Amino acid sequence: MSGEGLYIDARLDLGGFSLKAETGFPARGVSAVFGPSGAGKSLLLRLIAGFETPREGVIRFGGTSWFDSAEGTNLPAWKRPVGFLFQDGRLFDHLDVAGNLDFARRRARVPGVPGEELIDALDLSALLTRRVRELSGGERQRVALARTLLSGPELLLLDEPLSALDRARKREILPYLERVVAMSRIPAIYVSHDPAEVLRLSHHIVLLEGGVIRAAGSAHALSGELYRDASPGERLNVLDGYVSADSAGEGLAAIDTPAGHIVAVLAASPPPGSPVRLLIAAQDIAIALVRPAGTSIRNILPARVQAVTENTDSGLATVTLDLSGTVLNACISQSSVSALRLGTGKSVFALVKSVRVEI
Ligand SMILES: Nc1ncnc2c1ncn2[C@@H]1O[C@H](COP(=O)(O)OP(=O)(O)OP(=O)(O)O)[C@@H](O)[C@H]1O
Repeated sequence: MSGEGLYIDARLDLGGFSLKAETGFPARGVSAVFGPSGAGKSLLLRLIAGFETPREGVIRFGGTSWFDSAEGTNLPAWKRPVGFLFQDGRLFDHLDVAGNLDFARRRARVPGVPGEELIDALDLSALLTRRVRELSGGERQRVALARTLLSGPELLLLDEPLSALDRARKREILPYLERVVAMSRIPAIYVSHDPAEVLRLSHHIVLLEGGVIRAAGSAHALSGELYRDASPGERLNVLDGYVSADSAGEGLAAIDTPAGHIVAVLAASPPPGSPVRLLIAAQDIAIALVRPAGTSIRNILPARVQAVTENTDSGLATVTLDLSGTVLNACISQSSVSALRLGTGKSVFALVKSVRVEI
């Protein structure tokens, strides 16, 4: 990890707060830093960017030391090839959109993502002559993202770039963000305290709490952890798969996942082999002892009960299911657990009522 992606093992004391971070981030894709307010997420990004200096430790990227207290190395922020996207975008209000983009292009040490591609991918052509103060919040963040990428970064640091937007605007801008991050092939570290956003965007997750890294791993492995404060039914299961070569019919896609073949509604039809992420809420998985017939549910998968955890306050139970080695959590009532006599090792069918597809 330390030779390729970003590796950090650093301590920082600021006011009464102490951050102790030892973790790695892969050299590809989006990693998320997730944690409650005040956990130290922004400080972690600021350490990586060089806006804060650790008391001691090392920060290495692609095998190059950015900070090493033992060696006395401390690369200044402006020399680190980092693109930082802030919550408020921080555009120049006195320039129009084109002026903001030109500024970044001129200051780039190495050419960033080609401007025309970015303008296309972020739908900016109609905005180029607009003044920054005439833009909506979502438009500002699209311009800010383009500006960050034009500056030629090797690592993107995104500090809750969507937090100022309402849910509808977020939903609108997320696909842009996904598209340009994938297009640029620049690894990104994304700070958020929204579990759905994290599961949608990232493959690697770092959980930060009280200035300490509590866990790090794949989105699949940590999805349950992101929902510790949510009701059991709201928790999302993550399944990564590929669009299958089999046709599933009009408006539907067949997706091969490690848990089995899943059919989902998909407006766009990506070519076979395209990676997709499926998000399935625990309350959208029902359980049957025999394979039901004559049902509208398309996804009925054989499974084995791995564990049953009852939540006495809510009357609900989480049933952990093993589907060919992949774990999915279903949330059903405790009375159903009793009626079906569900227990560890029992063979059942998982009835997946609804699947959200993220491409
Ligand atoms: N410059 C500073 N001086 C003193 N304390 C600071 C400073 N910056 C941050 N802190 C403290 O460090 C802690 C972590 O702050 P940080 O901004 O990293 O949290 P966060 O996880 O990003 O939270 P949020 O999700 O609310 O943005 C907080 O208690 C904060 O008050």
